[in-house]
Amino acid sequence: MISVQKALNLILEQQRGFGTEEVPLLQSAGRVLAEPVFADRDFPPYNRVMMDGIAINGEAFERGIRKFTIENIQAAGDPQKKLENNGNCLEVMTGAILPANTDVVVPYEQCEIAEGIAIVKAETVITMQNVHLQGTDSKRGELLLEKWERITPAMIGIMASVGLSQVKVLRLPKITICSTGDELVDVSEQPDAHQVRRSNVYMLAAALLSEGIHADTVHLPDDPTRMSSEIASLSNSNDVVLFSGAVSKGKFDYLPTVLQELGMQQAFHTVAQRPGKPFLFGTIKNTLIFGFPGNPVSAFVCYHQFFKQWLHQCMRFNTTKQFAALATDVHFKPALSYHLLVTLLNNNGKIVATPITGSTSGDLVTLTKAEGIITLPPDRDYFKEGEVFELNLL
Ligand SMILES: Nc1nc2c(c(=O)[nH]1)N[C@H]1C(S)=C(S)[C@@H](COP(=O)(O)OP(=O)(O)OC[C@H]3O[C@@H](n4cnc5c(N)ncnc54)[C@H](O)[C@@H]3O)O[C@H]1N2
Ligand code: MOO
Repeated sequence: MISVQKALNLILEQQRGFGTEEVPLLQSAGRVLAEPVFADRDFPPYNRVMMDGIAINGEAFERGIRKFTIENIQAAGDPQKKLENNGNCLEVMTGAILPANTDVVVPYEQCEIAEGIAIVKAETVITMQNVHLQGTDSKRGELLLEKWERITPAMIGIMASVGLSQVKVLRLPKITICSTGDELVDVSEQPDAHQVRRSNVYMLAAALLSEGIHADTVHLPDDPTRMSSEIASLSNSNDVVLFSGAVSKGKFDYLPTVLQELGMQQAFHTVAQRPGKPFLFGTIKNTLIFGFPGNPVSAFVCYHQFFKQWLHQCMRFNTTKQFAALATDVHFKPALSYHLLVTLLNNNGKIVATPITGSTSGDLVTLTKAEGIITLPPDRDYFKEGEVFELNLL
């Protein structure tokens, strides 16, 4: 049995890259950008009118002209027009290109307009007022987005502006989730008295979906021959295979033996933790094998405390560590790391974690309340209210 930290280190040592792929712009949200993005033109690409109003030539204003005959309208989307007579003006709309031979935009609120004439009431004007100058946001060729960033909606906006309809992103690992056990039936089936529905695969598949991964799922019966042939083929066609169940000491917990026979390099089997003690991890060739214990809370905790950290490391995520203070004293006697499911409160900017107690690792309902996981170290029995620990936000 090894410590949580040692187990995590052994998993993180198995850093992998899965290459890159191109996806349509919108599908890149939440993925990791694998190419730098440059401005394909100046931003804004032209001197952009910023207020609805009139555009004049500032010199005319300096000469004392306040009454301007309206020559034309420059709407957003119109090709650039030109002010023909310096003493006249053009009406201009926000977003339009600034007309040639004009350099001042006076908003409608500072004009009186009647019968094709605009009278400017402003006492002073400044050259290029209310104009967003070409290239002031960024110049053509400038680096706008660095690679290896996780793509946010704001980044999607930038990529749309530079015309990236296909985006190069890090490829996600190909994953299959396997349930094991003859007591399990599918969600759509009516279980007999001695059966349960195979909820873990759906829980894990949903967790992977929130990472953008569409995992396959299969069910393996408690039959070592069938398990062996299925797993041999799954380990050839996946980057990761996640198992739930069949890793403890039962007569029908065949998974560890089958994996050994298939040549798995076992990194560990059993971790000094609760829940999730029978957790197993290894590799078959280049494929990672995570054997989560079958109890729903154990599978959930092992996913979040180990697998997710590994995935985020492979995806180069730079996550800021979070911490929380215990809301109550906690007593835990066994010499095991204790993964505590908690609810969270924000107390004047400080995160306070209340343990969810009185449940077993088979209690799925508990999980719906959990907002975070705190791992208490194995070398102490008592943890005081107010003590601060690292928090894994769910
Ligand atoms: N003699 C020992 N017995 C057990 C030990 C031990 O150290 N010595 N460890 C206990 C702990 S801790 C856990 S956790 C479980 C883990 O057992 P397995 O990983 O072998 O899991 P199973 O026995 O197959 O299933 C346990 C439990 O979970 C249910 N299950 C399994 N898969 C699913 C699924 N996909 N969806 C919903 N529920 C699932 C299964 O029906 C069982 O009730 O072992 C203890 N025993
Ligand atoms: O520790 Mo086991 O993981 O269910 O309770």
